[in-house]
Amino acid sequence: MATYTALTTLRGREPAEALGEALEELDPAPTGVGVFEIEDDSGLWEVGGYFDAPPDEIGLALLAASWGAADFAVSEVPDTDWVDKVRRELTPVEAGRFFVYGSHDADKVPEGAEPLLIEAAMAFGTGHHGTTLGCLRALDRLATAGVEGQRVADIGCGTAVLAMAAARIWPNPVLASDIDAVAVEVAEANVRANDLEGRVICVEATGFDHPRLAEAVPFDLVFANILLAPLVALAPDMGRVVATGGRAILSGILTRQADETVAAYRDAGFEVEHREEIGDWVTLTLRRDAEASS
Ligand SMILES: C[S@@+](CC[C@H](N)C(=O)[O-])C[C@H]1O[C@@H](n2cnc3c(N)ncnc32)[C@H](O)[C@@H]1O
Repeated sequence: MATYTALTTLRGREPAEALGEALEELDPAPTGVGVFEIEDDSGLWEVGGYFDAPPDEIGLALLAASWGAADFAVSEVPDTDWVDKVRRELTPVEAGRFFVYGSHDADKVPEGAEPLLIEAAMAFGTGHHGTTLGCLRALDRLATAGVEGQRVADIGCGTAVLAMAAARIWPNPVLASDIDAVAVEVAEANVRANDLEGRVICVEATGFDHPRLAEAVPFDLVFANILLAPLVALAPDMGRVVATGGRAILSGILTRQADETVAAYRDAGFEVEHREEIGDWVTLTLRRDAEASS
């Protein structure tokens, strides 16, 4: 089925939003409306609609005239498989020894790299975001330092990229959990695609609240690339489940939030071993050397 777009520009946010609302009243109605500021200090806004059928061009012209907007430019968007397009445009990511790639780049895996096949899907974790990249590099750094055979949990696993990376280098099964059922499905599909069945076990859970995680305590290494609030909420549990001498690799933290995170984890017995900033994001490797203070 073809898609049509109708786009115009006009000055000022309020008229732009009013025109967007008026677009919704057209027959046929748009399937979606967008209102965006044009970032060139011109004060112009772009207003547009997507349509499943040719839009009513007379109605569009009348709307444009009554809001003092330029005439709408209508065009037909060629049929595109958007999921396939996004997949093909996703370039591979190198993070230390790990090479994260989509199946369209299978021929590019460098010799000696640890391959992680991740298709773009409805879960976070293709390796492109600074937080995932930071966690992969932190894991690579530990392995390079000679850390071996860790018992690992990945809390907020998304695609399971971090859990699979750990399973590529250490022999123990890795537990991966996510609060989101769709992410768990995507994670399980990735585990199969990477031939890691039985090596990465995915469960739907909030934090450590799952029998599979509870019975596996203590962990030598826990990944948690989630945001500041859930990370801080998780700190007391981390102090309980991470073995003395074990580590937590935390990300999803903006650099200005690092101090608050470190303070919460210090109370749970952790000290900072390493930190890396990538863009606005910081990844912390924390080591638990003490019993929690409370
Ligand atoms: C930023 S993504 C990280 C995905 C992947 N681990 C990575 O590093 O790319 C965060 C994931 O954590 C999940 N999440 C958020 N809060 C959580 C919690 N309290 N317990 C478990 N999962 C959580 C989200 O559903 C999301 O899939």
